[in-house]
This record gives sequence, structure tokens and C-alpha cells, in this order.
Amino acid sequence: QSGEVAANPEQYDESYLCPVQVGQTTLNLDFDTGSADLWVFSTLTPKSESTGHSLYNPSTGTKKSGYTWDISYGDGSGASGTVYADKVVVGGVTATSQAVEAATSVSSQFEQDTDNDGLLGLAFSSINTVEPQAQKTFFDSVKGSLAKPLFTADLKKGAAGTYDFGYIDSSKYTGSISYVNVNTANGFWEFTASGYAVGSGSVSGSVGDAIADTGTTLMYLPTTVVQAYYNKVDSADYDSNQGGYTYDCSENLPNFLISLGGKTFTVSGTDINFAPVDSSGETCFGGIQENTGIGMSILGDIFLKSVFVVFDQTQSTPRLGFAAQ
Ligand SMILES: CN(C)c1ccc(C(=O)NN)cc1
Repeated sequence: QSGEVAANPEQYDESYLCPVQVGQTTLNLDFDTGSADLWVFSTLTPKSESTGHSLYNPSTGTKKSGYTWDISYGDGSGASGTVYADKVVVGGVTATSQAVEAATSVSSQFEQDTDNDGLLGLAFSSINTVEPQAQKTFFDSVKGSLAKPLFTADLKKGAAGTYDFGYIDSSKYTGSISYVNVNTANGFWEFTASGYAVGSGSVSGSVGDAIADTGTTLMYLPTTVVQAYYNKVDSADYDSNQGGYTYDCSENLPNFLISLGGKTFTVSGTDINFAPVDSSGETCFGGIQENTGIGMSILGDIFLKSVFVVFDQTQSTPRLGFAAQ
């Protein structure tokens, strides 16, 4: 089988939500290559936390008795609950008995994001949080039945993009795809990024260890790289109250270039201009921020909306393919 599903941006492209049939209900889920749990708001979630969300009703599934899950994300958000087996359909691709993690508790960030009905993890199943036995991601459940064991991400700035499962649509990118091998030891789509440049500068240095994470909004890079970037933005400075680099919204940001698999990709300055910090619209928060305390760089949606990405398990070593859009 193979299929395609729309990836619809929230305001400021904070995250991208995709319609997924879970049991007999269609939910809008955040496809997340940085985690490996498929969890959903459900009729088991307290009403005080689930108002405004579409809900999975576990009555259509088979309860996995004694199984629980509890996940925490890098931004401090999280959720927990119980586990069911049920049918999940993404763009016509069907997992007949997918582990569906029904939330019995969610953190405030999820409670408040009423467009988001849960997450569909697309990292490696080794980091699934279900106890006493880790469960397969949707991709792992269907991988063997796909025309090719791969999926692609084509996210866009302020417009609907797509995730494709089982095939590469050559109309979605230009030029050739350049591949890098993935290190799965931490359960992420983790690889080594090469040199970088700011604006019209020449590519040099090294970004280093990084993950491709559709579930993270911004780009988190080494301090040296981030300082080099904002040194080219006159009004920029690090604002500890905002928790990152801010600048005058009127200022044009430079492009950021990064070399992956021998090819250089450009993230336009306009894509790096993330959002105003308040309703006055005077000060803006940058889409490139420091990776301090994370332990690796994260190429999140700010980067991913500039490229076409292949998450490829056609070979014994998984790999990532990047092409210009
Ligand atoms: C609060 N929400 C919607 C989140 C969604 C995804 C993540 C994340 O770190 N994914 N890799 C964090 C938070």
C-alpha cells in the first residue's frame, strides 16, 4: 500500500496537523519524527483538559490490559494514559491493529492547543514509552506492507504540505536527493550535519550531531553557530525573559545555509523570522535558537519547510534524504 496525507499548519507554523482515522473517529494529529508514541485525546481524558478537542472513543478498540504510557517532551509538555489496539488509517494506508495510546492526563500546553488531538510518533519504536512492552509506531506497523519502506515530509511555510507513505513523489522536489546515514542509537532520525554559512558567507565549520524533528517548531543549533548568525542581525540580542534571541520585526534576517550529504541547502531569512513576542508586533523571536542543554542540534520545522525529506528504511542502515523544494 501507499498514501498521502495533508499537513496543515497551525498559526506561525507552530506545528502541522494531519487528519487520521483512529477507530471510527477522524482526529488531527501532530506527526512527530522526534518521538515514537501515537497518543490521542480520548473520552477517558478529564473534561477539564479535553474541551475543544476531538476525542477517540476506546470502545471501538481492544484494551491492552495492564499497559500504560507516560511521555515528556523537550519543551516540558507531556501526557500519559492507557493503551488500546485499534484501526488507524493515514492517507489510505491502514494499520489494522495499531497501539493507540489514550490519554487520561495531558499537560497545559496540550490542553490549550485545541486544534491538536494528539501526536503520531515517527521516530524509532525503541523509544516508545508504553510499559511493560514498547509498542510499534504507525510506520513500523505498516512498513512491511508499503510499496517501499519509507515516508517523506514536504512541509511548507503558511500552507498545507504533505506526508507520503511508501513512495517518493519526484514532483515535490527539485534537483537530486542527497542522503546521510542515520544513527538510531538514541531512537531519533539522527545524523551528522556538515558546514554552515550565514547570508553571503562561505560554508565552513560544522553543525555536527543533529536530528530531523517534524514535531519541533524551531531550529536549535550550537551556540557558536547561533552567535555567528545573530551577529549579522543589527537589532538582535539574547533576551532571557523570552528565552532566546529576539530582534526588531522590521529587520530583514539573513539566509542560513547548511551542508548535508555533500549538498548545501538554504533556509531563507524570511522562513527564520518566526513570530512576534507580543501583540505589539515590534519585537520578534528568531527561528534559530541555541541547543544548550539538549545534547544535539534539532532541525525542526523552520528548516524542514525549506526542504523535501525522505525518511528511508529501504536499507539495513536507515538514512535521511534531503532535496530542495
Ligand atoms: C505541546 N506540543 C504540541 C508538543 C508537540 C511536540 C513536541 C516535541 O518535542 N516533539 N518532538 C513537544 C510539544
